[in-house]
Amino acid sequence: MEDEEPPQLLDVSSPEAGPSNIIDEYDRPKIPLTLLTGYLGAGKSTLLDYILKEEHGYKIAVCMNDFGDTTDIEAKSLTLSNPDSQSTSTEFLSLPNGCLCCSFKDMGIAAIEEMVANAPGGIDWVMVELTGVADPGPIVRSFWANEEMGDLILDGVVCVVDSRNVLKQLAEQRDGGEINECQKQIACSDVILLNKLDLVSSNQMSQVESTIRTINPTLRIHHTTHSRMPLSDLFNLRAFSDPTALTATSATSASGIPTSASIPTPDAQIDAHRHNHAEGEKCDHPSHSHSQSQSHLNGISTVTIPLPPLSQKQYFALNEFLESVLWESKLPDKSPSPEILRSKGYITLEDGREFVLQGVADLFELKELPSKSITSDCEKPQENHQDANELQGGKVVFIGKGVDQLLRDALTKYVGI
Ligand SMILES: Nc1nc2c(ncn2[C@@H]2O[C@H](COP(=O)(O)OP(=O)(O)OP(=O)(O)O)[C@@H](O)[C@H]2O)c(=O)[nH]1
Repeated sequence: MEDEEPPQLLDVSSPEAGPSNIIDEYDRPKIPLTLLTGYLGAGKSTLLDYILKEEHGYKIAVCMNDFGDTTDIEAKSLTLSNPDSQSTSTEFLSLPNGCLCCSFKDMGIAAIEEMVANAPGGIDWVMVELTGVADPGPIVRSFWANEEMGDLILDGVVCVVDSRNVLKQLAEQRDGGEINECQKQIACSDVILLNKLDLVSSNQMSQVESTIRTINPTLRIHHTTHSRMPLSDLFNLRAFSDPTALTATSATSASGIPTSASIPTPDAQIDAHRHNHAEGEKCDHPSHSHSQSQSHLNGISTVTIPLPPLSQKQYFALNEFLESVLWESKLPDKSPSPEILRSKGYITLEDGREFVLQGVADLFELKELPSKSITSDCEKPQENHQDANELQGGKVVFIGKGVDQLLRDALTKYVGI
């Protein structure tokens, strides 16, 4: 203890501030990684270009990754490079703000780790851009599953959408009624940029936003033009370890001004669906556009299940329920379960313990939080404290195909709440 030096206060504008912040945030010397997804032409490269040119104090490695797709991404990646350089895809490029970028075709996780380890001067952050047609689910899953072994830690999944075209893209049909890539990208993400704000009216934007929230009510939303947003909202998401990510409902405009007041919270949305009226009775309540969206979206939907503090026995039952639904694709009564793309949850126990549920497809984790972590974590930004205060009791959110009341009923029955 005596050997320990007091922490140094760093000027956040100094280039040294980045790495220290990251280690503080994660309490271990791992390098955070952001996965960047979004449909073709949405503005992903525009975002990377902005990140690479902006002053932020992080040395960033950018990987343009096609993970098996044959799309030629190299030419595009060069738009991010130093304009004086004719470097080819596997070279590091030093940019004026200290960023490094590179492009590998079919780069696996091991290759990214090797690149990070060998980067001259070290790397503070890795951003991996996925191709526009990629389903991010399996990739998110592999990075997350690799976390215990490797040097990288998945910070979160950021999705950019083209607000002008996203409704059309979401409605695209796939053989056999499969969920399309655009839907999967939105379902799997933690932060979304509703980009190309300059090309849509405010009415169109509201429609886009409510549809997106129908698919994934846990998203943090930003309205952007040319993918410009406060970069601090892109880093340190801790989406796979922070329970407050679950209640994130705030949104910012391109100017960075929060607009959450105008946006229904996920619970408010779900509650809106619960209001009763006789069968067949006509109702103009906006919540009923949900059922229309569902059919447009091939049945992709979401359900939020509030949870009271659980007994130990109920907690085990919840674990068994998740194993059955996520591993075996069956409800506990052995009837088929809906296909679940993403699950998140915050669970409290009667004895005061708290757990976070994270799930991507069949992979899930219930992680116990250090006691009092929510109220005593001074490192978190102010808005997260606010979110934490809103966490009264637990909840589980499932996003997937055909996720509905049946799943909610099955869970509450099996867990006994
Ligand atoms: N009007 C307008 N154009 C934009 C905006 N953001 C990006 N663009 C343009 O949209 C086009 C596509 O942007 P990119 O950043 O290449 O999109 P991407 O997601 O990387 O595209 P893919 O590589 O095909 O997946 C480019 O011409 C951008 O300049 C915006 O907010 N408004």
